[in-house]
Amino acid sequence: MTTAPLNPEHKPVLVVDYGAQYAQLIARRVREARVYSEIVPHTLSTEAILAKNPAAIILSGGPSSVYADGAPSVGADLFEAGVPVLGICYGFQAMANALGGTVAETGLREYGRTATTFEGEARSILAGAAQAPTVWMSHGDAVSQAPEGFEVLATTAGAPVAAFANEAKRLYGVQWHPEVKHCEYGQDVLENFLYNGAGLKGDWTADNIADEQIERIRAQVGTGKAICGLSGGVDSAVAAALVQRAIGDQLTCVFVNHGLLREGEAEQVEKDFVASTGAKLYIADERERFLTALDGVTDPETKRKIIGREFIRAFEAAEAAIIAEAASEGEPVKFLVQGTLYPDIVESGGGEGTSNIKSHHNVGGLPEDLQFELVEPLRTLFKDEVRAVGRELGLPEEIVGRQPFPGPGLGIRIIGAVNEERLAILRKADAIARAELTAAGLDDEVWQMPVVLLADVRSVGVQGDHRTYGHPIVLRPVSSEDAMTADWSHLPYDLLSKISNRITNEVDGVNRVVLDVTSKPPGTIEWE
Ligand SMILES: Nc1ncnc2c1ncn2[C@@H]1O[C@H](COP(=O)(O)OP(=O)(O)OP(=O)(O)O)[C@@H](O)[C@H]1O
Ligand SMILES: O=c1[nH]c(=O)c2[nH+]cn([C@@H]3O[C@H](COP(=O)(O)O)[C@@H](O)[C@H]3O)c2[nH]1
Ligand SMILES: NC(=O)CC[C@H](N)C(=O)O
Ligand SMILES: [Mg+2]
Repeated sequence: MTTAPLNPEHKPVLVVDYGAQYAQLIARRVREARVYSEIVPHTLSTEAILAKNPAAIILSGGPSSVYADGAPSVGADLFEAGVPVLGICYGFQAMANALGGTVAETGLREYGRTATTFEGEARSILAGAAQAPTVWMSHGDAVSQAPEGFEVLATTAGAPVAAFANEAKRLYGVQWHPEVKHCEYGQDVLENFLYNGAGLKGDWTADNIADEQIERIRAQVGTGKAICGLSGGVDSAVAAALVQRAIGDQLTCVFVNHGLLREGEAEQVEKDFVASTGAKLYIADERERFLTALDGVTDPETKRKIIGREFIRAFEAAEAAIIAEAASEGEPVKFLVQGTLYPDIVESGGGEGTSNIKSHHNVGGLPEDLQFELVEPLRTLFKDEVRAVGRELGLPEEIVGRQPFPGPGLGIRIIGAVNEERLAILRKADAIARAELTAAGLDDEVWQMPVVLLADVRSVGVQGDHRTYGHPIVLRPVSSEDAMTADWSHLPYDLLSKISNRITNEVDGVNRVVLDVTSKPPGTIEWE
């Protein structure tokens, strides 16, 4: 991550990540308060943090103990810069420690729901709470003495100082986790901090995100030509709509048929997208390119890198064809628009200090010799925010409400090498599963339902008195808010039976259907 602001029109509220499970959640809650927020790693120096010109800073929780060797610390100078700060859990302890308070291992660990007691009236970040809230805790250490100049606002059985404030310096902290939904009065604590403590206005909304992005795209692209990778999914549809508003027919959309698509997908993109936006669409048939490059490859990261690279090669070929067709009036295309979202960047290890979970084809999978300048108007947003922007732009519900489908497509849903025969099996099984989900009226209940072919696994079956030795299909229905965390969807048993029956009856080569009952974490949504 660079130190340049991602979104210069709004000074960010920076969430400094101390390795918390919930750093993403803090940023989301701040955005729900209509205040722009970004996450930065704790390895950034105070100077680098301040160089981002933050409107306020939130220090996240984390697994360390402040007094352990090598524990991440926060420089006392951060609290002298006049920027309002809220410490949460570890961030609260680190703040107390840096400012001369005392942090101790009390031996009184508190996990989950915990009762608080006010010290006097509810004040400061707790102002407006009619009674002391039941909060959500997850800690073993506690602040036993607040730093000089700080008032104690609340206590709990295991935290002699559970919340504190220094109003004059606009410094605040809570031992609990106001960002989790189970925490009573949690969003209010965050909003008290943002609106009253830091004096911010909640003016970061879907319509001004759209207006600002349109302005920024105009400034970046000028009179240049751009192509947009269009997949039929939500993100690229919204990105394309924004860019089209900004630069009109300087934009040509390119849909790549990489042979890893689901049944009927190519036709649907053409129909839906062009109908709803009227944008120019170029369809590139690149099935052979991708399948040749993927021949015999089984390692998931290698597949992802190959797909990322071949996408770019396909866009280059499309560019040449578009120039030849004079759609760009002979001028080379300098810009590539992608519907990259914040979670794509985080999962690809794009944040300093975040580990690479998987290389999303459009981020970690990009080749080094990329010729295009990227235009990614959604790169600071989460999916639900993108949907809000799409609705604001007037895109139809069939597009903005659509379930996500990953760019690498069925290529990362065949566990094992990818080839035509396996793709045909998976496509058929997937079409049945999707049709039955739709027929049951449950499309809106699930976030998405990957259907996965375990191509290198076989098991014995009996069909029509014959022994079979076929492949298993895995159903992976999940519910999620933003794909960062997910739970498996508890689909009705009769629907699961129907899907299983139909797949084993209708798809040659498959004799078993299994259900994935893993949340994320520990499993990711896709199997590769
Ligand atoms: N078949 C494709 N042709 C052209 N571009 C693609 C294709 N598949 C993916 N992309 C590009 O990669 C980006 C990331 O893909 P991703 O699947 O995350 O987003 P999406 O397809 O737009 O939305 P969704 O998450 O709803 O599927 C897309 O926004 C698009 O720019
Ligand atoms: O465009 C994409 N390119 C990719 O390389 C990619 N990998 C995962 N996904 C989608 O991202 C969400 C989170 O998926 P995971 O839990 O598997 O990481 C889910 O919605 C996945 O379908 C991708 N989308
Ligand atoms: N969730 C947290 O931030 C925990 C902070 C610290 N590790 C503790 O146990 O108290
Ligand atoms: Mg997609």
